[in-house]
Amino acid sequence: MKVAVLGAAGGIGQALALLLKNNLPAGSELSLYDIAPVTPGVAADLSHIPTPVSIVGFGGEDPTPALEGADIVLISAGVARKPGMDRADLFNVNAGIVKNLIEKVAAACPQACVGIITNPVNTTVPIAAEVLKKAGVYDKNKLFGITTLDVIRAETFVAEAKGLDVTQVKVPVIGGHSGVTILPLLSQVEGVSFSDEEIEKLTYRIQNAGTEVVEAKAGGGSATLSMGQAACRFALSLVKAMQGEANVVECTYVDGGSEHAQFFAQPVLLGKNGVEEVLPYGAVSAYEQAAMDGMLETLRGDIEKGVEFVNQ
Ligand SMILES: NC(=O)C1=CN([C@@H]2O[C@H](COP(=O)(O)OP(=O)(O)OC[C@H]3O[C@@H](n4cnc5c(N)ncnc54)[C@H](O)[C@@H]3O)[C@@H](O)[C@H]2O)C=CC1
Ligand SMILES: O=C([O-])CC(=O)C(=O)O
Repeated sequence: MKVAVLGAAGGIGQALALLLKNNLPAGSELSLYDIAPVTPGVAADLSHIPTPVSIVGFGGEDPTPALEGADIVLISAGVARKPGMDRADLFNVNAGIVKNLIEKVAAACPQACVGIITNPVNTTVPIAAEVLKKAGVYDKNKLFGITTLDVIRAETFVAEAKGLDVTQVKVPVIGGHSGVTILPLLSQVEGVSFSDEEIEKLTYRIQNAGTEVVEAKAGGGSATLSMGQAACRFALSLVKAMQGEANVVECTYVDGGSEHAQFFAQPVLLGKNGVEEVLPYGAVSAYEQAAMDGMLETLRGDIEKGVEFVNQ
């Protein structure tokens, strides 16, 4: 299994590369690419860790050598937020970066599963889909927006608030990946009940947790370490499923035939070829239904912006 990380010299990329070097199955190949010339050095550094995962790194303008033969491509290339910005403010720079990188993916490894981390995810994933369509290689089962950070935050915050064992807490998070489009389904957390006030507070915190980190880093970027962990969790789930393990489910933002929007995050059964089945997200509370109704216009607008960017 070959996994390529694009944006590998960045805050997320380096954390993710470290985690993958230590956790991919024996015999895996890890391939790092970033426009920054330090990237072969990041790979050299990681190559001294004694794990049965080989690693190479490429810098410069062309990701093609990193992409050849890749089964999974994870993209965190782009700029991150500073205080006062929202994720949509990253569109002007990151839309073009994702478009260019996906054009290279389409040429070098059109069969690969692609996981997009670069913000605004609600829009960069539709951009990737349109580029792949134009190249005639789009497979909706192989394109994912990585929303796992919302899930691990929800698990952490719920466990903290209710005194639960964090390793046992499961919280589906559906919709998209920004502000109101992030919808944690707290009504589905097993073995616990919440007051209305707790639901409001937790939902707000999960939706704004990215901003919490951006403000705490005070101009030094956004979440990198927790995102590295989240992307590693998603990537390892995908690797397991692609290698034949059954019942691997993650919430992820996919082109999955949702009644709500062309792209929608919800639980997905992963398999040998990416999405095996988009699973129903189940019953929602009146609070969650109202939040869903209130977010769909934003989500659909974010998606439309991506489609228009490629087809303008
Ligand atoms: N999906 C999610 O839940 C999350 C997404 N993000 C997003 O991930 C992205 C990366 O964040 P960080 O790693 O913190 O940023 P960073 O600035 O630390 O790293 C970005 C890397 O991308 C590289 N890069 C820029 N243009 C490139 C190109 N054309 N080709 C290859 N590499 C290129 C830079 O050289 C840099 O090393 C941001 O857009 C951020 O908003 C961040 C946190 C969570
Ligand atoms: O908030 C940001 O800009 C980065 C991000 O997506 C997150 O931390 O969820």
